[in-house]
Amino acid sequence: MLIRMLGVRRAFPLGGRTVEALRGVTLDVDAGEYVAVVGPSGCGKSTMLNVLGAVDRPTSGTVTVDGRDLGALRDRDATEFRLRRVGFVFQRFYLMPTLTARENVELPMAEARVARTERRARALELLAYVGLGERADHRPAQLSGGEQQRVAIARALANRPALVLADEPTGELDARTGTEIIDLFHRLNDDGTTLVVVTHDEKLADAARRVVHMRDGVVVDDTRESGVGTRDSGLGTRGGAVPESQVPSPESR
Ligand SMILES: Nc1ncnc2c1ncn2[C@@H]1O[C@H](COP(=O)(O)OP(=O)(O)OP(=O)(O)O)[C@@H](O)[C@H]1O
Repeated sequence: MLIRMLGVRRAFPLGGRTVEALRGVTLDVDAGEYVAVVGPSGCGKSTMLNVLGAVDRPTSGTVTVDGRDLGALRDRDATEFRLRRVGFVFQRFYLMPTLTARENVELPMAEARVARTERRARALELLAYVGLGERADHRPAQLSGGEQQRVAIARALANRPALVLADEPTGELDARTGTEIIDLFHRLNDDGTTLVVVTHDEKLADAARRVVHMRDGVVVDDTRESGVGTRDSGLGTRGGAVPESQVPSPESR
């Protein structure tokens, strides 16, 4: 089990009252799964993603990801967890405008103290993997929205996360470009990456192998694609981003 959420609540103080964004979420996700989280605006999807990525902590309940009890992590360990164990993809790509695509992909590896030659090689291979091998030296302003999102996805994979979390990854893109990102996520999952994707995009949700519906801070429906059992087998143990044959391991600390 890669993710285990048990009775997770998250309340925010707002003025004199409290907003309950999560009101008792219980959810298990295995390594290798591809989960879409859908539901009306304000139902708690982004809050759930933030809790899974150790960006936010539950008010009560437990969240275990990749063997760590996230509510109990010290701040320094939460930072390490975010850097090494999860990859984030956002609606707005948040690339550094002054850096090239390759340098953007290298950033999390530099932060994780991966040696320069190693991180350069891995960044180039990841860019090739997302179809941007020719664009490594381009800056974000020279790339289309879909290309920028692919750079952001390559960056999310840099430190071989156990889990990729995406919040409305097609929200800024037109339908055709959105489809390219949907196809890329599918390939990532085929290659062993566990994905949890929050989206209003029906096409993206349809492409996932499991759809979790939320409403008012709880999970109200959880549907798996039929035949997912066979597809899941064999993916669970890798927990890596892309096949080992394609991308070499970064030098460890
Ligand atoms: N930091 C915060 N302070 C106060 N209230 C918050 C905070 N973060 C979220 N909320 C509230 O918690 C509820 C759930 O918000 P959340 O962003 O998780 O919903 P969502 O399902 O992701 O919505 P959307 O689809 O519009 O992005 C909302 O009522 C929101 O206003």
